[in-house]
Amino acid sequence: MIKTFASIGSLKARITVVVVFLVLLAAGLVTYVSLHLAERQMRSVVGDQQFALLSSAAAYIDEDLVSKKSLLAALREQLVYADIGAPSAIQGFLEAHGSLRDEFFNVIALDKSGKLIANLNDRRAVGDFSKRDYFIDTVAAHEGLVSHPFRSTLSGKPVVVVTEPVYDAAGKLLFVIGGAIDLQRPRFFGQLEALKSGRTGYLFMLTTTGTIIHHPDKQRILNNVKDEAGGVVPSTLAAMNGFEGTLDGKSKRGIVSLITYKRLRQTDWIIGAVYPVDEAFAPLIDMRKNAMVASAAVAAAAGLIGWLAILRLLRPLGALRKHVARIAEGSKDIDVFDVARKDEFGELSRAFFNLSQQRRDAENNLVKLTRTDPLTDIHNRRMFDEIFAAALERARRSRRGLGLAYLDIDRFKQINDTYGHGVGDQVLVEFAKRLKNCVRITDAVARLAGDEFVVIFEHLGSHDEAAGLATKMLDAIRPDFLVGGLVLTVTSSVGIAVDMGSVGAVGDFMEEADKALYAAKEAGRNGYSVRLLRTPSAQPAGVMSAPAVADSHK
Ligand SMILES: Nc1nc2c(ncn2[C@@H]2O[C@H](COP(=O)(O)OP(=O)(O)OP(=O)(O)O)[C@@H](O)[C@H]2O)c(=O)[nH]1
Repeated sequence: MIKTFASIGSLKARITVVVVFLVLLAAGLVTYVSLHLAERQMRSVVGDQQFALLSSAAAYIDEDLVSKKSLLAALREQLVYADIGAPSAIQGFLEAHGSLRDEFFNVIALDKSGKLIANLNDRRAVGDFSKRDYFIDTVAAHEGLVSHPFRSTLSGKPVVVVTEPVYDAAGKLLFVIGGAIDLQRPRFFGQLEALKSGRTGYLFMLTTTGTIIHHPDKQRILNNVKDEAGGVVPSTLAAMNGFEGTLDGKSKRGIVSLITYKRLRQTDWIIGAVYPVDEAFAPLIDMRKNAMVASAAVAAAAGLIGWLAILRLLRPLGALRKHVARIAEGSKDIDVFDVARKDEFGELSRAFFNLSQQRRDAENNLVKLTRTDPLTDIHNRRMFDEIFAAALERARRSRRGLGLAYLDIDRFKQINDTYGHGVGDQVLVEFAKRLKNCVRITDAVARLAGDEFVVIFEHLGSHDEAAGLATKMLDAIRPDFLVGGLVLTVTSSVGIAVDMGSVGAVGDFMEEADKALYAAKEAGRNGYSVRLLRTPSAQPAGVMSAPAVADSHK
């Protein structure tokens, strides 16, 4: 199945197709134009050559007719000189000059009334030729002529007759001598046949009125082209109207040919040459075939070279594609883009780099958004869940103590109600900040909701450390809060759940920390309470540590 251009998937293949097409087009165009010019030039050269040939053929026939006329004139001189006038004497004279047959098919003599008085070929023949045009014209013109072609009544052959009138000293017509030329006799046109061009080219002759005098198809001799089936071909019509030279045309048999015409000087005859175009331009046709093969070869070579060049030129594109794929699958960083390149691939790499960076920033922002509390910029509940699960796992493996502090600002609602929600927000921000600053960088601080915060303490050496941590946090909160131009005293209650055996679940921790916080609140707020999930000596979860509520900072 032939692929459409758009369905060719690869850019390389498309560019190669374009290159092949363009080279083919260019080679085809150059070939066409040069061959067209060559053909025009060749046409004019061949035309000139044909015309020159015909001119020499015409000159040959003219010369031949002149020599025939001269021969008859010489005959006349001899007849007059010898004073031969009696028919039998003329017959004898003709028969004595048998070499006349070299020039004429037959020689006759007609008396002044047109009656046959001598006949070289047949002395017994009789006939009246007074109505023959050539006799009437010769008598009228008082000089010899070349007749129109006609069929001889004596021989039945197509002939033309060359005449010569014979006068006595007083200028009285004695008789007319006529030399007949057999139009089918090869000798007269034999020389012409040698001049034909190409294998099937040929020469022909006709009168200006259209009577065929010579043609390779002997059947057509004496036919008038106007009467033939199909009528006169346009080029012949032009020649009959006076054209001399070469024309493109079709022969009677429909063969496209170069047809050249030339008029004779001695008669109103036209000599023509037909040169079939196929034969005239055979070298050019061969050249055209060779040029087509050469064009195809050049296009194929250009396609191959183009393909290799494209492969090389587009190599950075392949690298770029691989980089994008690897970055997408996460095995490479966006630094692999070659942003220093100066070409279009460099531009593309820079564009990809910027795009990837934007995407990475957007992803980071999204991740941050999903994991960070937007108000205080510390971890949110979701992040806390992840961090705490991981911390629990680590504690389990290392069998180190783990603590979860649950903090709730005391009477925060009052702050909101008294100073407004905006001030409340600022208190939350300041609270988170202080909390974060007072614990280790490895201790995770998160806001669960409202005024509830948690802190995860890893690697606790003993449950006693919990009280110290709670005190540290309460100490950090104690100084006045300077928010919205106000000086506020903010306190917090802290509940801490500690597991030194590290076997508690997330829910256990939350529950115990919540209970501890509740206890701290119950004890009057601004204090802390610690609950152990499990003591080092495997104390059961939920057992209250001592002191159950510590408000040592009060
Ligand atoms: N400004 C502000 N207030 C919030 C936010 N989220 C929750 N709150 C308010 O925080 C208050 C929390 O009050 P509670 O913890 O229930 O009670 P409390 O007033 O702190 O009293 P105790 O906890 O018993 O000491 C509620 O009034 C909430 O509307 C917040 O993002 N910003």
